[in-house]
Amino acid sequence: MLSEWIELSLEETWPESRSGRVRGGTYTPHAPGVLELTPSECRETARACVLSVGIHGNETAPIELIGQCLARVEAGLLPLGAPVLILLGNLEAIRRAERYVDTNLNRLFRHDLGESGMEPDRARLLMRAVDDFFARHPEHERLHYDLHTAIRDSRYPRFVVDPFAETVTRPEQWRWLAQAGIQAVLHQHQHSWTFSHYSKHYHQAQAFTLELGRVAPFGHNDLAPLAPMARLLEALLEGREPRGGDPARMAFFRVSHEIRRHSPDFRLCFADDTPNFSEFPPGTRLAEDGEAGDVIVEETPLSVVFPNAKVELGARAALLACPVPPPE
Ligand SMILES: O=C(O)CCC(=O)N[C@@H](CCC(=O)O)C(=O)O
Ligand SMILES: [Zn+2]
Repeated sequence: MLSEWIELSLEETWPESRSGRVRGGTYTPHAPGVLELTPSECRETARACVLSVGIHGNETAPIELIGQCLARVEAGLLPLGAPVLILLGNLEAIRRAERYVDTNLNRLFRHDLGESGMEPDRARLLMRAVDDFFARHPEHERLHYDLHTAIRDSRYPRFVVDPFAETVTRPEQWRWLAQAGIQAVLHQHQHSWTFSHYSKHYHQAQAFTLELGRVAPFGHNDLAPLAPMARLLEALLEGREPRGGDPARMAFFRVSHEIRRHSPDFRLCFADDTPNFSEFPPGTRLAEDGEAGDVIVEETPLSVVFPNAKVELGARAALLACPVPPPE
């Protein structure tokens, strides 16, 4: 039954009250796409883990990865040893295989959210699920991995965005991520109101947005390069201390500024298939934005991440980043 949770949540046929037993604990569905795994006994090394997928509906590899983990839990191959909250983000967008329906869910995770509509309502439900989960498990360090895939190719196919917040990232996170096959880290320079930012900013969690390759439809993902990431998720579910690797294997960048789209005439001046982290030298015109003017690289070369000219007016159309040394 547990291994069918994703499918049944999308069909909205999962019986809400249906909880059950698995090796080492129980599972409880709290709402459509909200599932809590509770161990009978927590290991000392357990974190309270939030694992979210499908915040963008067309990013299917992370959903398949979590599906594999749940199948292993159900088969008794992963004895539960930590409290884990599993979240399916934008259910309607997943059904439609689209990034979002009305607006980008991953910009709505803020306490003062005033908007109404499907995505704002879903953001409120997900925020409440995270608040309640962390409140139920105050004795554990908090962790949130929000799993995505990127629209385009990347010089580093697997990378994380480290949200801007006061909480300091613990050194073991870099070791775990390196061992899990992450190739680059992008430190954010300002509040971004994404889901991982929510848990870091409001709950002092260790939290990241993980980009795990490129967007593809269900059944067309190559999960082989994600095997080391699967091992990290399995360790977290079992409450074991994950294995660590060498953070020096990863490239580190910091966002220096972002390009926002102001006018309907906005266009990016480089090819659509330019990979993430492509570097542009000083003097390069990166964007034209009607009356708002052009964006030109100044003295330092800049690497472009998440360029997307088709975002809503006022939204982020690209991040511009510089390399930085690895954390001490
Ligand atoms: O490939 C793209 O252009 C977008 C991929 C994506 O959805 N990225 C996340 C990053 C969130 C963050 O900045 O932490 C997003 O744009 O929401
Ligand atoms: Zn995404």
